[in-house]
Amino acid sequence: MTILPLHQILPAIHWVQLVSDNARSPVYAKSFAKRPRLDQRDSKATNRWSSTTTPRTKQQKNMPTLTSSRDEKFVKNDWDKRMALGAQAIRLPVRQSSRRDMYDTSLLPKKISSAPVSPLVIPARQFSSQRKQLDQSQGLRIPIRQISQQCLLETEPSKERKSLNNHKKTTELLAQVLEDFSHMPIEEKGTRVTRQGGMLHRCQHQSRSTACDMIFAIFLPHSYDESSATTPALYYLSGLTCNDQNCSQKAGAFPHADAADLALVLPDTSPRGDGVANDDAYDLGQGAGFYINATQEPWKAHFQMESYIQKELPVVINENFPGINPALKSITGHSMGGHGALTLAFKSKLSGETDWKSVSVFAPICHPTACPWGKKAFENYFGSVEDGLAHDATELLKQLAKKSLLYDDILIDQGLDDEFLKDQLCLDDFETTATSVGQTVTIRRHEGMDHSYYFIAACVADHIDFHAKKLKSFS
Ligand SMILES: N[C@@H](CCC(=O)N[C@@H](CS)C(=O)NCC(=O)O)C(=O)O
Repeated sequence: MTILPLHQILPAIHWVQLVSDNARSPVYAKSFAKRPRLDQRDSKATNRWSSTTTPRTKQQKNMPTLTSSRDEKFVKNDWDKRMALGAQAIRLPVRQSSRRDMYDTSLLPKKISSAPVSPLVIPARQFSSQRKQLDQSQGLRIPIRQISQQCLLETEPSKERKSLNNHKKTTELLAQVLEDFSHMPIEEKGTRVTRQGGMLHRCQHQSRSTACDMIFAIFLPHSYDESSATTPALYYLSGLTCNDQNCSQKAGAFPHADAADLALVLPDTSPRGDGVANDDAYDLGQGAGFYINATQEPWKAHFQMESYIQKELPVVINENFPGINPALKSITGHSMGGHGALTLAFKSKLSGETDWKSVSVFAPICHPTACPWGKKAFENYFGSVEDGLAHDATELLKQLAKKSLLYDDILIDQGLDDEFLKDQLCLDDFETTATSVGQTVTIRRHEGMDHSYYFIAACVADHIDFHAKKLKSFS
């Protein structure tokens, strides 16, 4: 599977329109100019893909398209007019409620609901002649900015309702939110990966946390239906040297996830690109983000993987895959990704911010402040090992216990022939702490198994079942 740059994928009109939209937004214009060339990240990129040759999946069918050059002109002129009047439009996660034209605005950031002029939520995805008529009768026309499964949130100066000054304030607020929450559209190309019809999409988007383009993959089970936000998602964090493809190609997880009606989200392990700091060693820099927010030069500009996984990626997923239930997500990971899964799950409980319903791990780095991989990472990313204590699963577990926030169970698989077990993973330290603080852990130690994806493939079905059961109990 290849990833194509946006301009090779979207029909020309969308590209032209997107660029012109972005050019009008100082925020976008600035970040867009820095956008790294995507083909530097995937040497196999081709431009063979087009919307006509791609199998149309259930979730692609309803996407709005511009059907004629007349439409194009209408959209462009209309948009120009709106922008000249000072209108601002941004994309935000907006969940459709049961009635077709009602949108649940509770997902909008608080800043927006307190805006002096209430924003209009326009279902861009459901553009249709009926919809167009409805909106025209209300004196509103829909500017379609791009194909996407998103909504436009828009304000425009209104003669009778509010003063232009109020509108300006709202516009400023929207620009701020745009900076905080909005994303460039992702590009997606689906590949059928299960016999039942489960689809793998490899997506690329401009990340605000890591200030570079990020790639992730998402597996959607055949039961996925974009018209109802019901599918739970399991995030899988990979280990050192990996990207999204190690799991998708070697873990054999998709048939199991399909049978369990579970989506799998497979993020990258670090920011990447020419402008991103790196190191020759495999355990530092690109491919070794450790799922933390670095505070030290030269790392801090891009190595913000904690924010990316904890906050930004779930928003990107919800914006673009409306059939995923944003409230039902769990986390797992391997090795460095096991450290990521444990620490992000624990930190989210402690902060009350993101809610990972369950956590499991494969051969995790359990006590990074006590092992060479972790010490090296924390010295570089934070300036000292001590500063890494707040990012150490064994340490965090003690805090979790003090606040009575323990998980009901954590599933851990570990190969006993894993070359990293003794010096790097420190499973016994974690187990001892778990026992002393009362955290239930199901630890399964496997004779003869190593650190590889053979081991993951042998255990992955149980992890999927573990999470599917937990997630079901919350739905
Ligand atoms: N010896 C390995 C160390 C890195 C390693 O073992 N990475 C694990 C995660 S910590 C992995 O999953 N590697 C990729 C794979 O097996 O596909 C190397 O130099 O690449």
